[in-house]
Amino acid sequence: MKVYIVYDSESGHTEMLAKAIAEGAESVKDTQIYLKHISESQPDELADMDAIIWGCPGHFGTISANLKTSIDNLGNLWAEGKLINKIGAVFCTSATVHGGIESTLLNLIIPMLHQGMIIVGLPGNIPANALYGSYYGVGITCPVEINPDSPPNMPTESDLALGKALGQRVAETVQKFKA
Ligand SMILES: Cc1cc2nc3c(=O)[nH]c(=O)nc-3n(C[C@H](O)[C@H](O)[C@H](O)COP(=O)(O)O)c2cc1C
Repeated sequence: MKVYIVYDSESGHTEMLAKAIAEGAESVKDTQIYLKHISESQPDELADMDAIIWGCPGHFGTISANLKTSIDNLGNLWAEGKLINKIGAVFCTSATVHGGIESTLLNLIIPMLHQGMIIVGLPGNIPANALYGSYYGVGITCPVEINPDSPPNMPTESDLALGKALGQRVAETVQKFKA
């Protein structure tokens, strides 16, 4: 099973979450992970995958431009139906709780649906998600540091647990889908 995780990240928050998702997916037997920063990703690589996971920082409440540009380069794959029935999931980070996490996740899901993909989110019965309610994927808030000399606020262990849960769920879904 091949799981392709592609992410945009300017200062490492989304990248850290991407790595946790990769770890979760990798915990499922026979899963190969392709973890790529958007600058290393080629559209044609997607056609060969079983699952595709997109992640980015929320920029003004929506998909960051780098990832959106790459999504907009998938017209040929759409025309040929190459991504139909692939499992899809999404994640993002933002600096604020109400600054567009849900809109960013939902905006990431829309092009997946156009491609005919099957979306996997996170249900509330996953312990890490019981209070969090990250049903659309994983969206993590890393607040801006009040003191510029403070160490950066990166995703916490419980944030990363949500990422691992999403990665694992995607890989397990592929496993069931292919059985
Ligand atoms: C151009 C720009 C727009 C942003 N817009 C938002 C926003 O609308 N809401 C928010 O909460 N954070 C916003 N942020 C903050 C980032 O989403 C946040 O710092 C994110 O965790 C950065 O992830 P990265 O380190 O992977 O790039 C914005 C940052 C930039 C650079």
